[in-house]
Amino acid sequence: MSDSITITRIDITPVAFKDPALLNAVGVHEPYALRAVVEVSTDQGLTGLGETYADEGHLRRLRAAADAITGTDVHALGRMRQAVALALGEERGSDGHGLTGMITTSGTLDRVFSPFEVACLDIQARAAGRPVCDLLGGAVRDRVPFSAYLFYKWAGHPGGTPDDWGPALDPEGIVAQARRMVDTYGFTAVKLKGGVMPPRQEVDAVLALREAFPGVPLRLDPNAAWTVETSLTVARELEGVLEYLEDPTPGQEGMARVAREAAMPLATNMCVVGFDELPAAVRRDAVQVVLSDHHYWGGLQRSRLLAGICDTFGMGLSMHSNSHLGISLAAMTHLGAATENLTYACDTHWPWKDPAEDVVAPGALGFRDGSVAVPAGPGLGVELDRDALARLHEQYLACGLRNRDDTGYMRSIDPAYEKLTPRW
Ligand SMILES: O=C([O-])C(=O)C[C@H](O)[C@@H](O)C(=O)[O-]
Ligand SMILES: [Mg+2]
Repeated sequence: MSDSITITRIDITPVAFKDPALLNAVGVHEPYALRAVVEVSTDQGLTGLGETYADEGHLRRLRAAADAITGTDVHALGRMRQAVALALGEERGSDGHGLTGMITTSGTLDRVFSPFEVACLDIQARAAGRPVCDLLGGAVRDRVPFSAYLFYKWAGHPGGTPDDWGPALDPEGIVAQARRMVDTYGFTAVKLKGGVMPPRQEVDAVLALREAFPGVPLRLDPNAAWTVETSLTVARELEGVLEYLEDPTPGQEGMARVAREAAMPLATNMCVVGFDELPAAVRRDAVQVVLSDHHYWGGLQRSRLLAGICDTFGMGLSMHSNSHLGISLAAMTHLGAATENLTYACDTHWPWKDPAEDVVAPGALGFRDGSVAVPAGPGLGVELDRDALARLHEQYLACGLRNRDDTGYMRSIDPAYEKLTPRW
């Protein structure tokens, strides 16, 4: 029987990193993306890392959870989750990323618990001298494929210097962006974030991608910006072109209506974002692919549970992302490696990050042929770069942003902007 490994201290550090002016259905990304780095220290000298959202309410809940689990053995994840639930009570809270669905009490618990679970698995795996994926059943693949994640975007933030990606506001711009992503990272699947331009223009952009990248799986995600009727029109126009259509319309009822007639599978990270939403989705056949995301499905182990449920009910499984740093990429890669039915290339915002800005030492994570090799070291396989953490924390303090607010930022630029779901 091995000794216990007791949590003695938890540090939660909010950081900010530069983010281009990426457009989506609710506005535009602000000049900085916010994340929180969770570092769990133990009496054995082992430390573990987690990464999560950094909106103010979430930070407050993270700190309450950290207090509740300090003193616990890192192996006692079930008890830890109970302690976090008790500390949060009935509190509900959005993570502020703005595009996922209903926020329930259990959803809040899953979002808050996740980075601690990841950090504790990092410690458990380090203690065992094994990679985290070995605690999740073991790798079934050595490399995890990711997809290019294209955005309509402005040349730069208003009043700022243009970034080196240039603008992407029409099919030519989108194809050029895809070309750079594919050439740089070797991606073998391509997703376009839609819900920004009128649907006809987004269909044209996808058709231009199809012509430029024959045979490459394509996805379009308008984040519920369309009515059922518009969704069906787009689905007809893109029949045989998309591998899946992601969240065309709001709500499970609307998705089910689209799913009955659309030729391609429908995917979601909006109308099924927690376990309590799965039974109705299955009954209605509202979605054929669920995008997992360990940041809000309660960590890596509960994401494996989601994978099992998808498998049982014949649903596909893909992976969602938000703007993220290297700790998250490492965790996503371990999960992707250990999840047999994660057969779609995972989303990642990685290419949108300045490569010089990360909290992990460079080297452990690299893209080749659109995929990331499972980090070899024990645990997550990434090490915290303390200087970089301090720099990005300073940037957080200086940037003034405390919550993600794509709509508010858009309104500061275009006061007439309205958030409409659906818009078309
Ligand atoms: O698949 C999705 O819905 C996302 O990736 C949500 C994100 O918030 C994305 O829209 C973004 O970063 O603007
Ligand atoms: Mg989505």
